Amino acid sequence: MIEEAVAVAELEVTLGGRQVLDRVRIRAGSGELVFIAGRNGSGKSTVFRAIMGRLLSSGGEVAVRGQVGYHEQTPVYMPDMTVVENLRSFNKLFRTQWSPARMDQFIEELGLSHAERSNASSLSGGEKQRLALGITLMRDKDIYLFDEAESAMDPAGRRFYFDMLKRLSQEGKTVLWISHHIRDSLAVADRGYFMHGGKAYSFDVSQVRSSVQDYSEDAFADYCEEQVVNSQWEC
Ligand SMILES: Nc1ncnc2c1ncn2[C@@H]1O[C@H](COP(=O)(O)OP(=O)(O)OP(=O)(O)O)[C@@H](O)[C@H]1O
Repeated sequence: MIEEAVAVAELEVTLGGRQVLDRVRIRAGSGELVFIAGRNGSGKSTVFRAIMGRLLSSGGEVAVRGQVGYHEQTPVYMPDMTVVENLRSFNKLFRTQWSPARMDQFIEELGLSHAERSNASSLSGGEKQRLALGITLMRDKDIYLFDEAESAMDPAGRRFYFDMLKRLSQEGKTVLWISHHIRDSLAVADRGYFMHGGKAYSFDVSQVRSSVQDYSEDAFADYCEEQVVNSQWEC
């Protein structure tokens, strides 16, 4: 039996003949903010797909208490509808039951008021991510998995996104996210994992915050790999 938490996973995944996840242990408690870092191809998205039961070849165990909202790397929205039509349609579909006034306020919070009558397919990359984020947030879930939801957003969009993660946690939601924005992620995370060599190494965020000098992605990955090689972190 794996230990109890809101979300716990012990994952074994082989894809295309390669073991992508090798007894990866991920744990997230109630209201916790958990950051998953790692270089391209290290298996971060695979962790989320395995948790969601999307991989036929995956083994191991997943124990989740509560409903999970999975925000995939590719933004999800209706391309032929405007921003407002998208949000109204999902409001109906999810039975969110927001009033028109609440919806207007939400569109403003998302930074999409200027584009609310634009077709979703014509939005910029960052705007599409804001819309997709809005759609995910309309569903009330206990646990959220965000896969690079803010990768194309500008600094204002990222501020909104990371503030929103904190708000979700204050509401008691458990949040796990994958991001290549190291500084922003370390600023809000309670706990971190670094994916390397098919394993997830758990790290103490406050200790990392006080040791890391250079928050560029490469320098951070170099720092993490040094900790792994020197057996400073557990997996
Ligand atoms: N269906 C598949 N068949 C074969 N290999 C796969 C499949 N899906 C993923 N992989 C491989 O698994 C590895 C991990 O992929 P994953 O998408 O989890 O990486 P990631 O850490 O999320 O990377 P990124 O930062 O680029 O998003 C990659 O080498 C990828 O090529």
